[in-house]
Amino acid sequence: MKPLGPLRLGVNIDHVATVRNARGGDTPDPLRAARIAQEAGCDGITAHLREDRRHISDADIEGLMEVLTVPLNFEMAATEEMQKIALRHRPHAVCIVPEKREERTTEGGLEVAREENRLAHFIAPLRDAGCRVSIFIAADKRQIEAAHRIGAQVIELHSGAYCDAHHEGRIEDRDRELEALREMSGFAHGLGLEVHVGHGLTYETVQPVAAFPEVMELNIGHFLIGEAIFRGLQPAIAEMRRLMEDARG
Ligand SMILES: CC(=O)[C@@H](O)[C@H](O)COP(=O)(O)O
Ligand SMILES: NCC(=O)COP(=O)(O)O
Repeated sequence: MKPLGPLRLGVNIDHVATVRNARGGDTPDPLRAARIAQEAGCDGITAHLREDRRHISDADIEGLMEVLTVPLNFEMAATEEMQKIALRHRPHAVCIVPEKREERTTEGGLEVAREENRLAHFIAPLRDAGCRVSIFIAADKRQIEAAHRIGAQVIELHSGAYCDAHHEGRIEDRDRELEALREMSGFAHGLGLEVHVGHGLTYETVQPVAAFPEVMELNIGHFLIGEAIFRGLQPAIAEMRRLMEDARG
């Protein structure tokens, strides 16, 4: 099967804000990172406004809405507070993610099947406001079917387990996780969902996922921001792009 279309790269700038917040000042500025990512040719910016504001702030989201020329993918928990913020800004896309105060990073996918009714009501106004609604889930048939039933247009498959297994040298686990991502991308596309993948992707792990024909977008942040320390943000993004395009064929 040929790729369904060009593969988009969304650059997640959360961890520029993590570094800024370590000192409580204004630098490094996530908006500046977003501008550089745009100049480097990214297709979108992703930012996760966590309930505890550990990285991205409300002011960052406001600033991004003002300065961005590419679409903003606004990651948020399914809370009333976040829904109000999203409805005020009406970003291009909202991605509903699970959130735990005590986690270091987003640990798994949203349990859509467990709270289908609430989530269907939660996303309806966001869709009505013109946002594309994406649900961040594990590569699991039950969750994908539930995301489809509640009216999401997009799913983003959590690639963290695949990437962790790769970087920890657990080859069998890595291959199993990759196969699940591949199979579930096809399954979700068959239901009419647009498929994105994200979390933990690096230069070493991006290509097998980029090669899946149904995957339309990758969202990558932590690794790119780290790599930018050594080679600069623009070259770090350009290299990721090159790897994605090579894998796409
Ligand atoms: C949902 C997700 O994967 C992103 O938000 C990303 O991982 C950066 O945010 P955290 O590291 O705070 O989860
Ligand atoms: N939704 C995943 C994302 O935006 C980026 O995740 P990461 O590359 O920072 O792990």
